[in-house]
Amino acid sequence: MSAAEVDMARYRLGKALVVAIDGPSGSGKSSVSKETARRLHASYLDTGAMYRAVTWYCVNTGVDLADAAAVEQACKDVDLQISTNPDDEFVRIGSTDITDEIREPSISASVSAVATTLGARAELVRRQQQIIADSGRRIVAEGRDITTVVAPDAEVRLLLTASEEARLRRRGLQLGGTQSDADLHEQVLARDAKDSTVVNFSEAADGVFTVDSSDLDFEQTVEAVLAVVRHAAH
Ligand SMILES: Nc1ncnc2c1ncn2[C@@H]1O[C@H](COP(=O)(O)OP(=O)(O)OP(=O)(O)O)[C@@H](O)[C@H]1O
Ligand SMILES: Nc1ccn([C@H]2C[C@H](O)[C@@H](COP(=O)(O)O)O2)c(=O)n1
Repeated sequence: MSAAEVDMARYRLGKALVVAIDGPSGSGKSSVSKETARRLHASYLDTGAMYRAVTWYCVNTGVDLADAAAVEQACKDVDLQISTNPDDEFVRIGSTDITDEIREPSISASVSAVATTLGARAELVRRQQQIIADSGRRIVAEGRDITTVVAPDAEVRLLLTASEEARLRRRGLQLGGTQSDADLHEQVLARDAKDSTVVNFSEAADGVFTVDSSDLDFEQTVEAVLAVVRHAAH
């Protein structure tokens, strides 16, 4: 067994391991974090899915996304359930499964309204911290403020970046080539610009490692993240 495999085996034996991953849209946070969680036999939390779910709830119950007090109240009221099993992902509002609907471009276009409502963020951060505690602190959690606000005490904190060109290309491929350049720009770069008015996910905070995936393929990126985990979690 290699040293790396011995490390991983130790973590499998129940040691706390919170891996916090932030980064801009299309950098690969969700897909890379999910695979990292599988390899570490840990839970997985997609916090962006929670912002998307609240957006879906507001849109589908007539909550005005421009009304900050109403959005904050919606965050408190919503019966939101999210899976932390990387092999069985779901997002539900009550008994309605919205796993696929929250990925629609219409939700991507509106989600910044929730993400930039500070009262909504406070409630979602509270729920995310509870989910991390409920996991027994063995979880890979990803988003925009995990390394700085949600889990600044995580054993491993990492910023996953990629060039704008790589992120636009990846999102275009992911959406099957159905989006125009202008739509992709709006969904990736313009959304990041809005979201970054309330959280900083373009620079690594003190003690946060950076992995730049611009010139790495998916497998190489997962390996780079696992290398940081091995290094940082010692
Ligand atoms: N290193 C990589 N090389 C090539 N493609 C990648 C790489 N990492 C991720 N991808 C692909 O890029 C697409 C976008 O990745 P993903 O959805 O994980 O990004 P994200 O950072 O979570 O985006 P968002 O924050 O907008 O949800 C996916 O199709 C994913 O498979
Ligand atoms: N911790 C987080 C996670 C997500 N957001 C915002 C930013 C995005 O516009 C939106 C959806 O996230 P995605 O699914 O694209 O990763 O939620 C945030 O502000 N903080």
